[in-house]
Amino acid sequence: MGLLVDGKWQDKWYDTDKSGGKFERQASKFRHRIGGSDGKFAPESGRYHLYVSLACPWAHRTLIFRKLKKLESHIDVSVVHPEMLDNGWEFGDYPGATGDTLFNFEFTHQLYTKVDPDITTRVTVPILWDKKLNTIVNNESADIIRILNSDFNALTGNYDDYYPELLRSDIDEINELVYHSINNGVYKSGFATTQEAYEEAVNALFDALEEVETRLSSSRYLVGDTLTEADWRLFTTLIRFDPVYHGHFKCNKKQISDYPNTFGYMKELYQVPGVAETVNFDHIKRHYYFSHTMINPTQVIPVGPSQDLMSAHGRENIGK
Ligand SMILES: N[C@@H](CCC(=O)N[C@@H](CS)C(=O)NCC(=O)O)C(=O)O
Repeated sequence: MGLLVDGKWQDKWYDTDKSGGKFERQASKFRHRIGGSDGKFAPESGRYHLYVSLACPWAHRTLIFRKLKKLESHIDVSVVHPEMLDNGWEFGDYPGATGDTLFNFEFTHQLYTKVDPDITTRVTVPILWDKKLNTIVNNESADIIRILNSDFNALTGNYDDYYPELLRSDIDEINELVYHSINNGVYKSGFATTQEAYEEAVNALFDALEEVETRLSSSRYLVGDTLTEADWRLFTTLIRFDPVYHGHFKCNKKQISDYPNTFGYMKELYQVPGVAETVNFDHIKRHYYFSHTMINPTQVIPVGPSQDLMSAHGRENIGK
C-alpha cells in the first residue's frame, strides 16, 4: 500500500493522524467523459481499456456496467493480482488475473507515471484507459459507470438507462446516503485508528443499512420499481459485506443475511444475467484479508460464510 509522490512510489499506509483516527478518501484526479464536444475522447470500439481489481467494490461497478450495457466486445479489461502489498496493485499470475494486457507493466503505478512522470496521487483502480492517446480518461468509478451507461449507446445500440432523467434527483439523493455511510462507511469503520472514529462510522453504517432495509420492505429497488445505478452502487458493497466487512472491517452489529429485504434484494441483483460472473469471492477475500496486514497480520483468510446466493429471492411482489 502506498502512493506516488512527484512520480516516485512511496510505501506508506493511510495517514489518519491528521484526522483524529478517521480514514479520509482522496478525490480522483482524472474525470473526463467520452464523446464530449471537444472531440478528444470519441466513442470508438476497441479504443478504451478498463483496469480493474475483481476484489474492489468501486471497480466492480464498472465491470457490471460493461456487462449490462453489452460493452464486452468494445472495451477490453486487465485484471490485477488480488494482493495489494508494498508496491500497491500489481499485475501477476493468479487465477482470474490477466496481467497488464496493454503494456505488460508489473505495477499499476506505472500507468499513472506513464501519463505524468511527476504525478502525485494514490494509485487506485478502476482506471479507464485510452489506447489512442495513451492516457487515463477517468479513474472515478461513479463517472465511469455513467460513461458506460450512456456514452457508447450509439455504438452498441443498447439504450438501457440506469440513470434516467426523471429519476435523477431521487438517485442522487440515495447515492449520497449509500456512498457516505455504506460504500465508504465500511472503509471508514475498518480503517479507523481510534475507538471514537470507528464507532462513529460503524453506527452511521448500521443506521443507513436499517434505512435501506425499511425502504426495501415496500419498494423493489432503491428508487421504486426501476433498477438504477443506485442499486448497482449499493450491490458491490452488500456482496462483500458478510464475507469481508463484517469480520475484517469490524462491521459486526449484523450481517446482510440478518436483513430479510436487503438479503433478498442482494440475491435478486446477483441473479441478474451476467452479474454473478463479475463476482469473484476468492479475489475479494484474498485481497482484503491478505493485503491489510495492519488489520490482519497473520494473513489467514476465513473460510465462510456459506450462502446460497442462487436461492429464491422472493422479491417478485414487493411494491405491488
Ligand atoms: N473514488 C474511487 C476510489 C477507488 C479506490 O479507492 N479503489 C481502491 C481499491 S478498492 C484502491 O485502488 N485503493 C488503493 C489506494 O487507496 O492506495 C472510485 O470510486 O473509483
